[in-house]
Amino acid sequence: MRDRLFSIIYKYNLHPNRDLGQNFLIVPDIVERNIERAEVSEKDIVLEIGPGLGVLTDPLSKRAGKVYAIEKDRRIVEILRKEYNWPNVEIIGGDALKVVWPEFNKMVSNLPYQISSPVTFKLLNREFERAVLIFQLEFAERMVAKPGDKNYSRLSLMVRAKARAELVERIGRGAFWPRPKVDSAVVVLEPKPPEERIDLNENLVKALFQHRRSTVSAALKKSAHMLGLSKDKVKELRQVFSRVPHSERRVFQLSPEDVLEIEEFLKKEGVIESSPTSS
Ligand SMILES: C[S@@+](CC[C@H](N)C(=O)[O-])C[C@H]1O[C@@H](n2cnc3c(N)ncnc32)[C@H](O)[C@@H]1O
Repeated sequence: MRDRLFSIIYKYNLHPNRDLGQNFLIVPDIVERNIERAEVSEKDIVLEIGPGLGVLTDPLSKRAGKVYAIEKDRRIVEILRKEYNWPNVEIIGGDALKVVWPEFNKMVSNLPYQISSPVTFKLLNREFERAVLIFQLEFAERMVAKPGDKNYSRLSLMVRAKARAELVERIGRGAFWPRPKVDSAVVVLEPKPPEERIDLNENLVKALFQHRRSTVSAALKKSAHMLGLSKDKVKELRQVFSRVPHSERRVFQLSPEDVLEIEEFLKKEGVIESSPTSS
């Protein structure tokens, strides 16, 4: 795998593009472990975002029924098409945040870290069975943080509302070429059963977590403009914000169920309307 990677790099005189997060995995064991974790079999349709030079795509193609690989770098798309002859891989050239994702049931990727957040939110709004993803370590830690943890954030809450996330392995910088400036980690994501998933009002979650260390009532007062409320309206609603469920708790202590209670109260009081979900 390593030899193949470097022979392609020399052949095409490739200079990894840092802006596209091009840090290629060079440890075959990590690739194998992630494919095992995803329990990939020929029944699976796997989505990979950012195949790079194919270090993950190649073994995936040998196990999965079908692999869709979305790659933004046109030069890399060309190289992949020339160098590999995978019968069951469809390479989709384009930005993973813009192209329409195909149907898939598993996702396995070493993601470009600059799009980790939108990719995660997009994934959480899809039906899938299991995702095994490599993220920047701090991002992975935030994904799995529990209510009350010091790094519990909007991301932690939104992940917890829809899925079970587990950080299963930390990866040092030496596992990639070129060596990145940050450590990484593998996260396994499994959607919760539909009856346990919670759809939260995105604007409310954003408004609350704008002031994650404040109490709920203080955060609501400070971020009321994000809910489309004028200053006068906020003054009028002071009493309502004080009566809100969990009003004296800190925002970073709230579970998705707590936020849902707050949302339902605010709806009942006519402060917010529908429940826009994330894109
Ligand atoms: C961290 S590298 C991973 C490459 C390969 N999977 C590996 O592990 O060696 C990320 C890859 O994502 C591609 N990429 C960056 N931004 C992207 C985007 N918005 N959509 C699709 N691919 C993207 C990069 O060109 C690069 O090939």
